[in-house]
Amino acid sequence: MSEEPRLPPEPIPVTLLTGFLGAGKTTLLNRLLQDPGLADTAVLINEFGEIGLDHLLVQHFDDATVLLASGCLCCNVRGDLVEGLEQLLRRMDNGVIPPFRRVVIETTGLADPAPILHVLMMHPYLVLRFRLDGVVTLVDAVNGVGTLDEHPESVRQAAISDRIVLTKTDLVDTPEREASLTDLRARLRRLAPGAPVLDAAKGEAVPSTLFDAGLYDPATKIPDVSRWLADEAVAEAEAQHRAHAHDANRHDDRIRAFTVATEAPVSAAAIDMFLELVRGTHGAKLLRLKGIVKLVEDPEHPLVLHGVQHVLHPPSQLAAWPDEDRRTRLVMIVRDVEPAVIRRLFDAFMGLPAPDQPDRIAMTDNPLAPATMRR
Ligand SMILES: Nc1nc2c(ncn2[C@@H]2O[C@H](COP(=O)(O)OP(=O)(O)OP(=O)(O)O)[C@@H](O)[C@H]2O)c(=O)[nH]1
Repeated sequence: MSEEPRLPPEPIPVTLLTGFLGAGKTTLLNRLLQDPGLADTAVLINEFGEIGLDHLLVQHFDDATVLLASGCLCCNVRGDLVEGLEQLLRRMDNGVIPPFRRVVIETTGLADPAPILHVLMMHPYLVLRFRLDGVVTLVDAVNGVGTLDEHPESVRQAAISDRIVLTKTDLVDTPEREASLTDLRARLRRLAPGAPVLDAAKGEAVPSTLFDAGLYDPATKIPDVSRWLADEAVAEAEAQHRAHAHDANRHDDRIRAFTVATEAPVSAAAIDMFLELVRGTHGAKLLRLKGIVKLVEDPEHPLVLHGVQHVLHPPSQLAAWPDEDRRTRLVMIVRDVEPAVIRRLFDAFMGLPAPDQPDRIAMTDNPLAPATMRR
């Protein structure tokens, strides 16, 4: 009797819940966990400080909740997060807890989400069992403007988010607070033009709006590139940015979201070298990159790119183009980098002619180019 081949389990989506100290992460998490749709959710809570308290506030505390208590996730990230995720898998695989279909990681308010995302994108075993669904960033509607001004980490948290949730809008009850909230909304739109901004107090932050932020439309299981890339919203924000004066010392003004695109198919080598150069030169300044690429070698199966800082998710290919737009499109969020610099590089590598600019051959044949770039 032939046995059915055992398919590997579907990777479980992981959502990162971030936001500055006191933004309302635990409050929102508690509310979400009461939703019957999230009954099979496992939770990882990162506590900062010797004595963790947050977990005492999480009402749904059971074996499907793992506490990472040894410090800030972004500092002790590898050991703790990996151990926490493995613990959840062990408990599930051994039948200690029922199978869970989703994981939410609540970070401390001070965490830089990038190293956490790196684990989810790069760990050799965990990437087979988990996939990053999205980053949800909570922003306090009353204190948000001050926090963005004072704390660069809060700006980074907003910039790399897939969804932004405004909390405490119920406390916006004076003209000053209303004006501050209007300013805050405008700043968040500039920082993360592709991320919908939801109002928690109005009940907009429900599971169906917060989760399933990945490439695949959860209802149809078909990739929805325009929703995922949000390249149109980014291009619009970029045009608005150009139309206004900016202060290079303000945290938000140092962050730029922009798109590059081309109709013509690009070779795998050219896109590879372009990414290598951008990552090599701008590394940590490249906060996030998402993209879809039409390859010369295989134009019918677009390549999907997803990166956080210098770490690029192993690229995957789609079975087909999901809609009429078959251009190569990359969306990037950078800090302290002028988009024009990256755009020029992109044009050179994609063979898009520009007067007075070196082309790809000139760059890759150059003995002064980084070793990885030389042909
Ligand atoms: N009025 C109002 N208060 C809120 C709202 N969300 C959270 N709070 C309050 O804000 C305080 C901080 O909320 P938490 O949920 O503990 O915030 P947190 O982001 O988990 O905090 P840390 O773990 O310290 O970073 C608590 O007193 C909450 O009751 C909201 O939408 N409206």
